[in-house]
Amino acid sequence: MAGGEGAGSGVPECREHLFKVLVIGELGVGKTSIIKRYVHQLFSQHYRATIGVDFALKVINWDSKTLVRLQLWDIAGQERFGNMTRVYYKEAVGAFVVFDVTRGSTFEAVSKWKHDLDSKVLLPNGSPIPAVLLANKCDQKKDGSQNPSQMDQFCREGGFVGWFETSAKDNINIDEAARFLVENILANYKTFPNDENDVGKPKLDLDPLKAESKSQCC
Ligand SMILES: Nc1nc2c(ncn2[C@@H]2O[C@H](COP(=O)(O)OP(=O)(O)OP(=O)(O)O)[C@@H](O)[C@H]2O)c(=O)[nH]1
Ligand SMILES: [Mg+2]
Repeated sequence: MAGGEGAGSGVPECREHLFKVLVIGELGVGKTSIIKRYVHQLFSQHYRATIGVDFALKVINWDSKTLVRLQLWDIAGQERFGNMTRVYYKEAVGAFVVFDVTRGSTFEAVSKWKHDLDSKVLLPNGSPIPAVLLANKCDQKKDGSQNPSQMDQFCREGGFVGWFETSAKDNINIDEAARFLVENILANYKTFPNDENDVGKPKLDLDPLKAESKSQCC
């Protein structure tokens, strides 16, 4: 599967990854809107709460030899107290934890979501899956942006690999945040290059997604 020329064929080998990524956070913070913006370049002011879980797939031509399929799991905010998160989180290799910059209570809940995540899913080596914090609806923030040093410290202490101010409405930083998360996931992938611990091959059997990781990319 490694890059380079295929044995004797003269055809460059491509690498294809399927990564399951969770999008979690309180009700109404903009999880569905972020995914819709990222995958479909759409935004709607209308709020319709997600029930249970929803799915979306984003295909990224990472580089000339690498195709990344991001399977985005949009977990309803109301699931925080539900028992289903254990099932939903299974075999995820990365996460976005989202809060709404205009509602302080959603930031306060971030740590609970992160603890819930870390208690239910881990990488093959037992460390937490990379999680990126998203301060969403930054287009609405009236009294300036997040304090960067405070946010950096919060991320260090809370075990986040990084944070971004985002707006699904104005399409701010969503591609950048996704790219950053994928970089972190790929870094873990390099740590587990053998098949047994290959985080790039989640053993998913999802209907209706039925996403597969086949080697026929680019
Ligand atoms: N101004 C602004 N509004 C946003 C943004 N993102 C989402 N919204 C609005 O916030 C509301 C909730 O957005 P959703 O994406 O449905 O929130 P959610 O996190 O999926 O909510 P649940 O499914 O209930 O957990 C909707 O009215 C969106 O239009 C943003 O970046 N800026
Ligand atoms: Mg939703």
